[in-house]
Amino acid sequence: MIRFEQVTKRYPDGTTAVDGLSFEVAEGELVTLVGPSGCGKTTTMMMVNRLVEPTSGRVLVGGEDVAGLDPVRLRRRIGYVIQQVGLFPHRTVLDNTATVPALLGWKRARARARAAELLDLVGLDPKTYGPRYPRQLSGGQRQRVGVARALAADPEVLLMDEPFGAVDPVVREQLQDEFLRMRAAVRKTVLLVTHDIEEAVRLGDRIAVYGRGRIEQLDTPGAVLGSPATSYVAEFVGADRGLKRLSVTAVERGDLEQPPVARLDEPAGRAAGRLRAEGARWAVVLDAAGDLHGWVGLDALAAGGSVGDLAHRMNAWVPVGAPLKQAFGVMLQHDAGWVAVLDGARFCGVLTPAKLHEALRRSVDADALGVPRGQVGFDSVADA
Ligand SMILES: Nc1ncnc2c1ncn2[C@@H]1O[C@H](COP(=O)(O)OP(=O)(O)OP(=O)(O)O)[C@@H](O)[C@H]1O
Repeated sequence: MIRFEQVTKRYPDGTTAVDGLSFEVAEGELVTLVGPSGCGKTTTMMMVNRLVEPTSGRVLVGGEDVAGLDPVRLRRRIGYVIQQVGLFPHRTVLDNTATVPALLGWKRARARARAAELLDLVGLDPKTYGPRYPRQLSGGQRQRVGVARALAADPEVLLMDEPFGAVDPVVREQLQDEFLRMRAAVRKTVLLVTHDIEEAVRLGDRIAVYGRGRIEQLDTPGAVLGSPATSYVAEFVGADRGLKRLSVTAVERGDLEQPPVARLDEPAGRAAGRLRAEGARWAVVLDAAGDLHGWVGLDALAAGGSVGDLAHRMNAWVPVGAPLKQAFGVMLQHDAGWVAVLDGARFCGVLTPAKLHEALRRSVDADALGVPRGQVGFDSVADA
């Protein structure tokens, strides 16, 4: 969808901002460009909508070389979100959002209806916020309007340059969450620049780690964190990359242990016999419907009666597919040696610290083999 072929940009003063860059962003894919200040991320992005022209090489959008396209028309096909949102101060939020549809010649009513729909999508009630002026919004709300405006004409491609950079960390995380939700609904091809590795990992299907003017590694977040290609990348992603991996590795059924299971209405003696036979010290307790209730220890079962009289409630659980980080958090919160993993209300097994570690290892091994995270067809870097 977006393709860079041997692209170099040398500014007139001799600075080589981008040096022989080749990579591709597949349709519907989000690639984050991350790296230190001045390494050429913004220059890369601006060559897509022709705010900067390459010195050599080609940039293609939807298979067309942008050099042959009218820049103004091209920009109307491409949503562009920048940090200093750049809203028109004397236009209402609704009119700001309707800017590109209006430029494209949409009828006013249609453009405004579309703008209202987009404001709603980014979490701003169009009735409340539509009539306001940009100065009457918070920083986070202004950024949302920036995103709504970029999406209003339903562009094929979205370019985002530090789109959540100007707000405090809490709002930033909220905006990222909203953006991820929105993206699930409106799948666009996105190139997003950030200098924040956490943001890159959180949002990107793949992340491109920039060194000076070149991509040092382009891969899934898990692979970049798990198997940095160079010492530069390892240093850039940080010594805590193992921890960061917890957020991009999901709990899978194969990671789970299957402890003995007892039913709430089962006689304690029978459950105790089963535990002894399996050499286990405790069992997970399920109710009649097979939903998680809690756990019971072998020693407690000696008191007799039913399992239900002796079981402890346990709320430490996560859904299948949750990030390992969430599972680890729940384990710590409940001070538990395991966390139950559920599919809907159904019990699937438990994740223990040892299994968690194994799961983390598994994803390193998978990444080392080049197994992708499985979203889009990853045509990897053709970087010479
Ligand atoms: N118009 C220009 N003329 C000369 N040099 C420029 C120009 N624009 C950018 N540069 C230089 O090109 C290099 C890459 O700049 P660019 O803005 O692409 O980096 P970046 O990675 O986006 O940085 P940041 O994270 O700070 O925005 C820098 O050394 C910068 O100083």
